[in-house]
This record gives sequence, structure tokens and C-alpha cells, in this order.
Amino acid sequence: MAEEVEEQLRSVNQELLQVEEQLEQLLERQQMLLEQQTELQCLLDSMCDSKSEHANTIGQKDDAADSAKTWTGTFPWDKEADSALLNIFGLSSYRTNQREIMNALLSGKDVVVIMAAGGGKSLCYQLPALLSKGTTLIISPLLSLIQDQVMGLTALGVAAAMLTSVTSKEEEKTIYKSLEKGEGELKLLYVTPEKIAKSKRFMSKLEKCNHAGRLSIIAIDEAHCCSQWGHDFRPDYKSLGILKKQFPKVSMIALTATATARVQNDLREMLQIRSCVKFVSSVNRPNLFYEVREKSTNTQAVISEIADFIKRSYKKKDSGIVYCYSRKECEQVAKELCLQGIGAAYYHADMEPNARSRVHHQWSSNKLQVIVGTVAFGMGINKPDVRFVIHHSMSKSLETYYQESGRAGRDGLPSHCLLFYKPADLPRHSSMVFHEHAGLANLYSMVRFCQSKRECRRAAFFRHFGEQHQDCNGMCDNCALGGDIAEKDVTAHAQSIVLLVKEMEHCDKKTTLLQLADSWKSRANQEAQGRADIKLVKDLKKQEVEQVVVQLLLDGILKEVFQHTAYATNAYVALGSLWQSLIHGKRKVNLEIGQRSQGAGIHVGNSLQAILNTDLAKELDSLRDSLAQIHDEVFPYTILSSQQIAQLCVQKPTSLSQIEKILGRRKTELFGKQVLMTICACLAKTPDANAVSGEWISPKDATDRMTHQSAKRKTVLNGPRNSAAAKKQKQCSSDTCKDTIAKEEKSDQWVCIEDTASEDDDFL
Ligand SMILES: Nc1ncnc2c1ncn2[C@@H]1O[C@H](COP(=O)(O)OP(=O)(O)OP(=O)(O)O)[C@@H](O)[C@H]1O
Ligand SMILES: [Mg+2]
Repeated sequence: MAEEVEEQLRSVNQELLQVEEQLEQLLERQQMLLEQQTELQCLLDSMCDSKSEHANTIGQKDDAADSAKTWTGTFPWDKEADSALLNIFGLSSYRTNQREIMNALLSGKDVVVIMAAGGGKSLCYQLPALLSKGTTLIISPLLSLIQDQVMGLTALGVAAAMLTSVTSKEEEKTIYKSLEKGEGELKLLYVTPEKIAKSKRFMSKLEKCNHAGRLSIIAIDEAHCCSQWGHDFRPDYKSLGILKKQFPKVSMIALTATATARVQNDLREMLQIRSCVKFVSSVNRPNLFYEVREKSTNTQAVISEIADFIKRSYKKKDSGIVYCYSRKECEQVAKELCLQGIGAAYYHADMEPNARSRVHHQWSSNKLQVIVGTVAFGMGINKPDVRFVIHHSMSKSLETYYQESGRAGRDGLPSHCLLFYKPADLPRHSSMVFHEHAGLANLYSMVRFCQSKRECRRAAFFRHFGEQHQDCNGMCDNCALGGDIAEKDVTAHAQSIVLLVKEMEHCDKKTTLLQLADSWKSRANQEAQGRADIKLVKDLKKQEVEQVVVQLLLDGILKEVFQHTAYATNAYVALGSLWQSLIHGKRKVNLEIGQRSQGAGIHVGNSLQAILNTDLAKELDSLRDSLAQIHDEVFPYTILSSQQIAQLCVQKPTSLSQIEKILGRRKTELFGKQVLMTICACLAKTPDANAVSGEWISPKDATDRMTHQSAKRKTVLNGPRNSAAAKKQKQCSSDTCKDTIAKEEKSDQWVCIEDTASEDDDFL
């Protein structure tokens, strides 16, 4: 009898083994198909986008007619638009797609705009708003973002207002009167999505406004918040579909910097604008230098490295952001930076709203160099001249990282995005996001980006957003700094680690990522017992073991499981669905290891930045600071942008009419005289106020020098192509400078190595 049962058990066990094997094969096949699916989707998206280059029409209705029509031709509002661009916004030309988007919108189309962070999306609805009769309604997710925009527009003399929690009853009354009866001028009205979702009163006023033909455009900013697949889903954005239903004849524009194909589809569905014109610009931000550094396990050492980086690379007036994982970390980092002589303050959701906006305001007016913030300091940042964004910890997704790091260099000037990564940061993040929609998958994309020491950082963004690859021009650590990076086969190490997890699971023992790395490393101490894998254990450093464990998690060989305690959620490591394929030798695991010369002290710049270092530029910079002090509620960059300062330095206008050609009418009326006086006074003191010094060399040579002389402080600047032109530039007069700049804008990046040690010494 017992024998019979034993026989049955053997047969069941055998069958189970077969089923497990089949399951394993199916899971492998599923994994492969999922990867193929992503690749094909990306390929399809990029094919669709390149087919119609900058713009294409989607949806069923007007496809043929719209795609045939280009939005670049002449339109009845051309003259008025050009005049408003210069005289109200003080901008001399349109950026890519801005004019086309405006033309489509003013032609009555619904429009979806995907444009890189800092690409100039706001102008795409602000300018049409001024050219249209009535009021444009803008839905924007954050109070700080709304406040910034309204403040900026008011400074330009545009009738803009907001209806938010901080709007006074008096103001609210005026706005409602304007909507209902058309009293007073109201060109742009900003609200948060909650207003649409929750205020019946507001919706009824809006209906009256529309009925009277005074609702001109509806703009949905940061439209990725509509989608659950986006990195910043806001439930209230879901209710915005009602707008198209209620106001079908009003043109709608939805704008975002970050939208994968899935998010784009989602937001079109959600906003009920299936038939719309879509404009997609590249996600590439050529002026940003991306760098990931290994993060020390010593908290103090990381903060010192950040402080050192800031002090060595930047002047006190150069603004930056440091992103931290937690509120506590923000406070600690801000405090330490202050102790190390950097003007820093923290910003997080636990603060009083007034304290938060005070910090934001001080930073925007250059009275504070660094904001140390959590994700709460995110979408609302409008400051164009942020020179560096440092991540003390990685972001929770690649999209979030793109958005946060994208706060740097919105003025187009070279800026640095530096991220500190250590594998041990993974479980902290995963225990926070595992319950979110696609939370872990998004986090793992971010981790892949951080773990990579060879792939171009930009390539990761292009792949993620389904865009074709573009040249990085040495603007990321992996492309520019190279170093001694090798791929090491760690399959045997990985197998040993996985078997350890199996052993632990067998004994019902839970292990975290760090405990696992420790336990595996501690096997070296068991030498006396003559374990076979001692050599393997000694072969890897602890942080490398952690990297292998993370790699195994990313590959599905191990997986994270979560358990709640009364105080926290803990992330443990367990066997993943593909562990057997590793053990049976069907999979390999490679680790990129080695040292890289760090980017410390490398300051990426271009010709524009060289101009901004001249005496005249510095005088104009001080002027905008003092004007901002006088004109309360206006930031220096609203008075004169970096580009405008550069243009003034190059053209050196000596009359108000010449200044008006650069600043436009409104700014010239307000600040023209002071600008003129500053230029004249500076020219009288130093006639050659544009002289730029430095040695111009090719990017490759610059990279070589950076690698081989990393001890020396350097500045990297874009410059002219050949050395004869370079010499000329060195002693250029204002006219040759002007020519050179025009040529440079079309040339590839060349670089100028300039030793600025004395400037830094002063600063330190
Ligand atoms: N045509 C232009 N010429 C020069 N500067 C411009 C132009 N259009 C916009 N800008 C400037 O670019 C900066 C970024 O603009 P904006 O805030 O609209 O970017 P955005 O695309 O909305 O970015 P984000 O995704 O970060 O919100 C601003 O300082 C703005 O003044
Ligand atoms: Mg914006």
C-alpha cells in the first residue's frame, strides 16, 4: 500500500517538475514578447512621427485635409503675432513649432503639443490668447506654477488672473463679473483642475462666458497628469473631459513635456480630442550635461561632494536645485550646505505654504543659490537660468527624472544634471511605489539608467519616449568621460547569490537587498569550512554585489516582495520567475565595472555663456537685480532674460530705438533708459567689453584633456570650428564677435578650455 502511494507521489512530483519547466519556458517567452512589444511600439511611434516631421494630424475626421495643410504658411494674424511676440513678450523669434502651433490653434483646431521641458510651451497658448477676442482658460496643476505665470504676465502688462485657494473674495468677484458680463479685460484666466471638477458656480460662469462668445481657447498645461500611465497622474484631470463636451466649438490645446505613446493616447481620450493636430518636438535637451555618480554610503561624504561640486563649478549667483528623497533628508542637506558656505534652503510639503512660497521667491530672485527640495518642488518651477540640478537620490521613474532634471537650463544655456546613485536606494523607493500603477516597472527603468556606465544617457531617454536616436555630442558622462569600464561576466556569482536566496526561503528566512549582499559577502569568513564559492565572494566588492542583486531584480531572476509593519513597508528579496533559467545556465549576467574620471569641475558652456561673462553682461545683470528690487513682484529674469543680455552685449545699442528692436516696446518703455545708460557707462570704461579669452580646441581633445588632467579646473565652451577662427575670436572686436556667434550657432560643438582657477579661488 505504502509503495503504491510512494509511486503515485513520484509520478506527481515528476509531473510537477514538467509543469514547472513549461511554466518557465512560457514565462521566458512572455518576457521576450513584452520586450518585442515595447520595441515595436517605439519603432511604430518614431515612424509615424518622422513621416510628418514636425506636425501631424491624428484622429479620423480631417486627416487628409489637415496633413496636407502646413501650418508654416502665411496667416491673417502674422503681423499682429510678430508684433506681440517682440513688443509684449520681448522675444525676437519663434522657437521650433511655436508659430505652427499658434497657427493651428487660431485656425480653430484642437492641438496636442509634446515639447521638451523648457521648450516654450507657455507661449503657444499665451500668444494666441492675446490675439483672440475674450478670455483663454488655462488649467494648470499647481498653485506655484499658476502664481509664477500670472506674475510674469502681469509684469509684461498682460491682463492675467487666477482663481485659486489664495484668490481674495474681491478678486474672485471681479473675475466672475468679467466672465459673466465681459466687464474689464481678462485675457488669461488660470485655474487648477479642482475648480472644473468641483465648482459648479465657476462652470456656470464659464458657460455664460462661452454663450456670449467670449471663451476663446482652453489650454490644459502639464496634460500628462490626465493619464494613469503618466508619472504624475492627478485624479481631478480625469474630469476635464467635460470641457470639450460643454464647449465643443472652443479650441483646446493640451501641452506636456513628457508623454509616451500610451500617455498621448490616454490624454486624447480623456480630453475628448481624438481628432486633433499633434505637434511633437524632440525630447532632447542638447544643452544639458547628464552625469550619474556612485553615491558613497557615508551621508556626510555625499553632501560634501555636492557642496564641493557647487563651489568648484559655479559662482554664487548661479542657481541650482538639489532633489532629495525625504523631507528629513532635505532639511539635513540644506543645513549642511549652509554650513559649507552655500546659500541653501529646504522646500517640502510639510512646510507652511507661506514659508514655502517665501523660499521659492527668494530663490527666484537670486537671493538664495540652492533650493533643496522633495518632489513637491517639481512642476511649478519657471526659473529659466537654473544652472545645475543635483539628485541626491534617484527619481521614481525616468519620466520624473527627465522632468526634474529638465528644470535646468530652460534658457538654453549649458547646465549640469548630476545624479547620485547607490543600489541601496532602490528598496527605499520600491516600498513607496510598488502599489502605484506600473510603479515598479517605472522605477526599474530609472534604475537601469543609473546602473549603466556605458550607454549614452540620452539614448535611454530617446528609447523611453520612442524617439529616434540623436547625437549626444559628448554631453553625458558615458559619452564624454569614458574611462576604464569593462563588462564582467558575473553569472557564477549571480548563481551563488540566487542559491543563497533559495536556501533562505527554504528556512523561511526573509532577506532585504542589503542583508542579502552582507550574507553573501560574509561567506568569505566561512573559508575554514572550505566553501566552493569563496573565490567568487572575494572577487566582488560589497557595492558590486548589491549591483548584481539589483541586476537580478531588473532581469526578473529575483523579485521584490513587500511586507507592512505598523510603521513602514519593508522590501524583501525573493526568487523571481526566471531563477531556474539562471541556475540551469540558460542566462548570463554581466556587470559593468570599473572607474571613470569624474566630471567634477567640468563646466559645460557655450559662446553665449562666454558673452555673459563679459563686464557689460555683469553690469546688466546687476541692473536687472536692482530693477527687480524696485519693481516689487518681478523677478530679474522677467526684466531681462539671459538671451536679451547677450544680445545687448553683442549689438551694444546706443539708442532707445535700437534697444526696442531687442527688448520690444513694453520693456523698452519700462527699462530702456537704464539699460542705455548702463551700456554707455560700461563702454566708456572698457571699450572692448566683449573680449572672450580662452584656447579653442576640438571636443575630442577637450574630452582627452578632461580625462587626463582631471585635477585641473576647466571650463568647456562651445566655440568656432577652426583654430584660425579661434585665434581671431580671442581678440575679437564687437563686429567679428557678432559674425562669429552667428556662425557658431550653425557649427558643431567645439570647445574652449579656459583656466578659471583665480575666479574660483576668490569664491572659495
Ligand atoms: N521664442 C522664444 N525665444 C526665446 N525664449 C523663449 C521663447 N519661447 C519661450 N522662451 C523662454 O523659454 C523658457 C521656457 O519657457 P516655458 O516656461 O514656456 O517652457 P515649457 O515648455 O512650458 O517648459 P516646462 O515643461 O518646464 O513647463 C522661458 O524662459 C521663456 O521665456
Ligand atoms: Mg510649462
